[in-house]
Amino acid sequence: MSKLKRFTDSLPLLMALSSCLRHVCQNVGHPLRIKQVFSGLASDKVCGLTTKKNGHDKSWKTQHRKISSHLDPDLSWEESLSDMVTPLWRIGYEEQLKRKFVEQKNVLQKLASQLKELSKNQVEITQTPEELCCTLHPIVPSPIINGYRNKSTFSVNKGLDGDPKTVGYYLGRGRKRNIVCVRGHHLLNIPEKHKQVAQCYEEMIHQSPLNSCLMFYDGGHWREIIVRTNRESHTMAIITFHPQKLSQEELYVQKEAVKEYFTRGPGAECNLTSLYFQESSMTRCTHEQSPYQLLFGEPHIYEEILGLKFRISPDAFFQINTAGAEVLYRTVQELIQVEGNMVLFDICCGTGAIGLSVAHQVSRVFGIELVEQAINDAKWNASFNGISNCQFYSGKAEVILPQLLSSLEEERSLTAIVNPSRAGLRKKLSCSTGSSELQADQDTGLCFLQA
Ligand SMILES: C[S@@+](CC[C@H](N)C(=O)[O-])C[C@H]1O[C@@H](n2cnc3c(N)ncnc32)[C@H](O)[C@@H]1O
Repeated sequence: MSKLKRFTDSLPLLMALSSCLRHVCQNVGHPLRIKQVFSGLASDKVCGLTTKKNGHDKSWKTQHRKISSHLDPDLSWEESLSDMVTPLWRIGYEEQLKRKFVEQKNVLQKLASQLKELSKNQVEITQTPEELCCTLHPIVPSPIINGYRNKSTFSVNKGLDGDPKTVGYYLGRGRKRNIVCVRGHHLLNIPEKHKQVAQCYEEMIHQSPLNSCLMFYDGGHWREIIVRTNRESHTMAIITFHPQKLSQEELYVQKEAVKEYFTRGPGAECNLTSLYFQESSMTRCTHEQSPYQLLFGEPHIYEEILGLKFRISPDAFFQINTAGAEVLYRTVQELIQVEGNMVLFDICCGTGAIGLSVAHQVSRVFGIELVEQAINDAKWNASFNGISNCQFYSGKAEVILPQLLSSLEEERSLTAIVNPSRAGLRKKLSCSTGSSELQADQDTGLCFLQA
């Protein structure tokens, strides 16, 4: 068994352990180099739905008490929400970076010792004096600290006062069916524009005779609103609406009312560049499952990163901290060790941002992405920016990557960059081409595999 094969056998563990890596580090082990790069952000939601048990609504007071019971009683709801969404908000940024560094060091120490144990010392792990399996670079700071998010998702549910049309973030424990919706006006990472759109949406649904959708089987309609902005303050909003049993005519009336509110009514102050409406009876629907319907405005939002222009569709992923993404991609450019004929796989490529930003350094880029709208964006982005050595494929990486690899010449130098969704690549991603093999599993960071 080759050294490479033995090393890749350990990758699922490596990926699982490294799921909380949010830093820049480097493994100089040969022949497979693994590098992790990420500057992650706290989750927006701690959620789950439903307030009904045995078919009866529990009184809001009882439920309210239950939600409070597992939160710190000395904290306000707003503070509890900040702790959930931005856990390090109480300390200065310098201190935050130090803490993250220490956290990553602990993860890498654990990773090195577990890799050793798992491989029964068969895997060659180059260790640093601090018993890390790779060099840990300092955390790369984000150029923007507050209001950096370019995308926010606001949910609708019962607020602190029991108002079922509160727009904000869920607080509480979804598993125990105890949640409350808390407005996010005070959150440090959310830009003012997003807060303004959320507030207008709340006012709009208050005016509506239709109920909010608290539970999927409860008959309500108004669900979350997603707000996306670019650095020029262009703003796209996407309203998710449960159609329940409304007819096409009734749906049309609702869509017209929403459009009127945001173009000529009080919502016009948000100055939206585009407004989408998605009928959705599931937690999340792709465009293919239920199309994003453009009610007015530009179909896409555009962003510039490292001199390249990116088109972003409503369904497509884009790094939520644009200035941070620029730093991240520049770091990727620095960390990629280009070897002449290098072929780069950008696995889970979204709108193709990573692959396109390093395309000039490598011979070819293959991007693979599940979401079709994102792949269409990636193709447009390559063409608009005059980049001709990138090809993008829509589908599951688990399926497409082996096909692509088998069509390549063996002597090529292959590098894969993986930045999967938070849930990670749950199924084993495994592919082989003669002498080289790549394998990856659960991870939320960004990982290079070079073979
Ligand atoms: C965190 S985003 C990263 C996007 C891009 N690499 C970037 O950094 O801008 C993860 C992407 O993986 C995609 N994805 C999730 N599971 C996938 C799979 N099994 N195969 C291909 N793409 C997947 C998601 O749709 C999402 O666009």
